[in-house]
Amino acid sequence: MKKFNITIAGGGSTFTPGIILMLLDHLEDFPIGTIKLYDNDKERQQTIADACEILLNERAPGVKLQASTDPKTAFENVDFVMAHIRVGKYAMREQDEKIPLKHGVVGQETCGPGGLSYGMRSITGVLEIVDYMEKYSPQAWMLNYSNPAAIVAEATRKLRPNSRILNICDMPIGIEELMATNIGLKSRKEMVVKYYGLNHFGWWTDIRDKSGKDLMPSIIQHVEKFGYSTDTGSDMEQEASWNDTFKKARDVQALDKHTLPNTYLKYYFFPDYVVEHSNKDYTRANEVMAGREKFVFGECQNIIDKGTAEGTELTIDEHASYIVDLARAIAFNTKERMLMIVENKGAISNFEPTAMVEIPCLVGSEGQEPLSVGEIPRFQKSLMEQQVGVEKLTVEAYEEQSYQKLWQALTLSRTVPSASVAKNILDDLIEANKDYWPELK
Ligand SMILES: NC(=O)c1ccc[n+]([C@@H]2O[C@H](COP(=O)([O-])OP(=O)(O)OC[C@H]3O[C@@H](n4cnc5c(N)ncnc54)[C@H](O)[C@@H]3O)[C@@H](O)[C@H]2O)c1
Ligand SMILES: O=P(O)(O)OC[C@H]1O[C@H](O[C@H]2[C@H](O)[C@@H](O)[C@@H](O)O[C@@H]2CO)[C@H](O)[C@@H](O)[C@@H]1O
Ligand SMILES: [Mn+2]
Repeated sequence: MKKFNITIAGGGSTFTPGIILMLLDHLEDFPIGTIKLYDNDKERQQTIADACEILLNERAPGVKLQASTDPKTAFENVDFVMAHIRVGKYAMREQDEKIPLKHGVVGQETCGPGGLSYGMRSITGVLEIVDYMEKYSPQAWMLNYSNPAAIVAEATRKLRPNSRILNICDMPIGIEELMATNIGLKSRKEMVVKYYGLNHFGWWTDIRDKSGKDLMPSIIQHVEKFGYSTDTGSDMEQEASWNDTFKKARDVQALDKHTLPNTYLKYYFFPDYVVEHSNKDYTRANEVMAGREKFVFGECQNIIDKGTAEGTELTIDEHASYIVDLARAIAFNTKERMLMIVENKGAISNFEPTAMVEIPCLVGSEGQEPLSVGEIPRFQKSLMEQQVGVEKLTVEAYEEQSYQKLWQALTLSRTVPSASVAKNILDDLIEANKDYWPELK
């Protein structure tokens, strides 16, 4: 079988070791020749690379690892680019969360003003990676899960319309795993789902087992009592902030009793509750820096110091196996059904054709084939129209370097109470992002 070469863009990410371990776990069904790490922060990436090299030598000596900050070295002769960059790193995530909170508005990395701020930074970084891939490996596919995926996807649709880029998010996958556990299934893969929306803004409308049995009533019954919470204590659930989010899904679901919501809708339906329950001096960025970042870099340093990965607490990111499923679908034309972020083009028949929507697709060697969704109800359609407006205006603001359009985008967000609050937040965000955003006129 052909061995595939992969570039992980954002090699210094906290998710890189878990993804490498997950790739190693799938070598039989997805053989790998070389894994290349690419990052624009040499030092950060080096710690991850040195530890992963020791780990690979011990567990899969046939797989080569190369780490570089040089685009030619990193992007030539590869089949897939798996992109998970965070432009501005956690320092800027902290600003994205704390600046809106200072103005009494939701402070979140992908929703509301924080998401717009992160989007204005990510577009440049993601486009740069698409361009490197096309220059050095024009036949390759980019699997993008860099956030904010909604804005990144709209930017690549508009600014790189012919690129081989697939945008995907793991939140529906994470929620489906919880749903499956909650109704006694072994895996989300026992479920066939219908879902529509935008990224971090969608609803399940139908969930069945492989025999066609309707699973919605039992999942809804659980969500009406407990949200998506389980009592299994999964890694994510051990974190109080994620726990709150899973529980809050109960109130989010009450808005439409026939569907099941993405947890991120809480930021749009209950912004007052979210702000009340936020600590403006210690946000999710602080939790992640003190938790996941410290743990991953600490474990990598331990491996380097000991010269062995034996006994390491770094574990496979099982959950990230969707990335292998996606790469395999393209490599072997499996036509796997997956939720992808794609241009609508009539799939949702009563919705803007150029909107980037998250819907089921069949994925094969030609890329993604969206499945038809049909008409959606007024409540969801109206919410989505407003949010698509926010996302499109942000990309237009980036392209045209327009202060006015970014102010409009912020004002249109359901999370922002008025144009004057939007303006105050925008002025603070411009100051904080002066090293990253295009200059706004
Ligand atoms: N779509 C999803 O469902 C999903 C799930 C989890 C994480 N993510 C995303 O994955 C990304 C990584 O998350 P993390 O928490 O591990 O962040 P992280 O900060 O640990 O890692 C990101 C890396 O990207 C690098 N980087 C920044 N700008 C770059 C550029 N222009 N070129 C190359 N490298 C660059 C940074 O130096 C850093 O090493 C984020 O965008 C996050 O939102 C997405
Ligand atoms: O606050 P963070 O950095 O921990 O997470 C933000 C991300 O949340 C989602 O990804 C989750 C995923 O759903 C979960 O199952 C597990 O793998 O952890 C991921 C990250 O912790 C979301 O889909 C991403 O877009 C966010 O970046
Ligand atoms: Mn996501």
